[in-house]
Amino acid sequence: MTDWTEKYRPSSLSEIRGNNKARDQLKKWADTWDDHRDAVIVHGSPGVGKTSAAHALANDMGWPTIELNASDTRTGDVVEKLAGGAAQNQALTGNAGGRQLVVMDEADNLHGNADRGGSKAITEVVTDAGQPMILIANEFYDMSNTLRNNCETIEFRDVQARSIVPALRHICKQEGVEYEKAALRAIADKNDGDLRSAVNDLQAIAETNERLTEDDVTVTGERDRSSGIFDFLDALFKEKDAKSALEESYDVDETPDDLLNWVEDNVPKDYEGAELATAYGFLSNADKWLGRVRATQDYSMWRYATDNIAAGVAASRRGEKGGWTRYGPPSYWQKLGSSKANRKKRDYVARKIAQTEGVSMSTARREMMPFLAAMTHHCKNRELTVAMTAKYDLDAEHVSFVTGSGKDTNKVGSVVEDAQTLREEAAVEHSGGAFEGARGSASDDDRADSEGGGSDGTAVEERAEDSEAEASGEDDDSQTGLADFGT
Ligand SMILES: Nc1ncnc2c1ncn2[C@@H]1O[C@H](COP(=O)(O)OP(=O)(O)OP(=O)(O)O)[C@@H](O)[C@H]1O
Repeated sequence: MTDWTEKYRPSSLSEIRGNNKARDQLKKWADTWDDHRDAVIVHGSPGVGKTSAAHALANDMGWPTIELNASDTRTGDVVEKLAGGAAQNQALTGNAGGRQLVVMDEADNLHGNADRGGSKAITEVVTDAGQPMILIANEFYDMSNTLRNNCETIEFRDVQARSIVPALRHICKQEGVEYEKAALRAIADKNDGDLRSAVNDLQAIAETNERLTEDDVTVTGERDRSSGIFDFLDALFKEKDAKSALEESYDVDETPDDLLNWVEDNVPKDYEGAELATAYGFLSNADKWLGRVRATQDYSMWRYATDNIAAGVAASRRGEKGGWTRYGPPSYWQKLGSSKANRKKRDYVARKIAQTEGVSMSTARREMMPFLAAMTHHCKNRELTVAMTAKYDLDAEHVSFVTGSGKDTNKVGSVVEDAQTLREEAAVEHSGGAFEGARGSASDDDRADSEGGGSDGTAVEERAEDSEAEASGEDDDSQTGLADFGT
């Protein structure tokens, strides 16, 4: 199933909705670029069309694009890419004066990357780019003063509900989806401001309903949807035996994929040690089955996933459980997929883990990240958090992503500092060699699965046992892999 937000990404500025003024400004900026040669900052909330507008503009102008991501771009790379790209572009395409549009995503993440040249160097690159450059940001004021003062600025406003409705109507027509007008209005109201999430909602609802009604929209509302699942989690983790947990799972109105996310995210709140490890093992198996379903579209295998999720997790329980637990929606998974910025952070962390540990991205994401997240929640196990940060070379934003602590908190700041010291010490001890050697080679990337492509069942299977050992052997250094950093 193609993602409708991608399928209906505007290919020309004329298709950008609800931001006419910004759209016209952007076109004017491009048309007059030879006269002013300024970079432009395009800022606004997530899902309002900033990135789409940049690419649509490039399309309209016939300019090839170079994409850069601020959070993983080193200043040197930018310069190199620009120089290389420009030369290549001129030689190969001979397009209008070798013009190409540089699109830098997440430009509000530029600062704070001390080792990456920082905002001063970036400002220089931006002003000397010699090519039209668009910096995309959610938080305008997170960008340095100098940078802001050196660029033109265009604000993309939230897309109002009344502009969302026609966009949804257009998609319904293209997809042959029947709808009640009130249903589209309800989706638009619910997602006021954010066209991307409105399109996501539309797709989710259209997938399960022949004709969209207003009721479908309200029924899928988060609160209604969640009430059944909370009761189920409570029963699953605390009282049900395998068989009745499985039976109860049939009444939960979630797909096995979502159910897995809910269970995976909440199980560390009630389980610990060996029982948690066993539960994770079952969840890995479930993930493997879900991967097979995705690959074969054979939905009869869903039940094997559910067996593992419900019966497996219930059977992993050791000892009495009671009390009241504050379960939450799968923040991990939501957070992981909810915005492009977060997806990038997730993938950065997963890639680092994959490279360092020699596992697939899928395994890193599905098994190791939730585990690390549970262990380092709010940096509570500080030593481990520092070790993780050092080992996987994480920045504050990544640490905050994994631990759930705010990235600007002192806690995260000091973790990152200590990790830096640890890395330096390790580099000295191993004279650089051992440490570098421990990290993945480029070929590890080949094993990494692609975005959204589902999990690699085999890799998950292989790792299932390891992860069990890891979870149960917290103090077994060789298992956690964080040992070389002094945990
Ligand atoms: N103004 C818009 N006009 C038409 N489609 C839009 C608009 N805004 C968002 N969309 C839809 O949402 C998707 C995501 O938009 P886009 O990535 O451009 O948003 P963004 O503002 O760059 O968000 P982020 O800051 O999260 O990257 C697009 O592919 C498109 O389907």
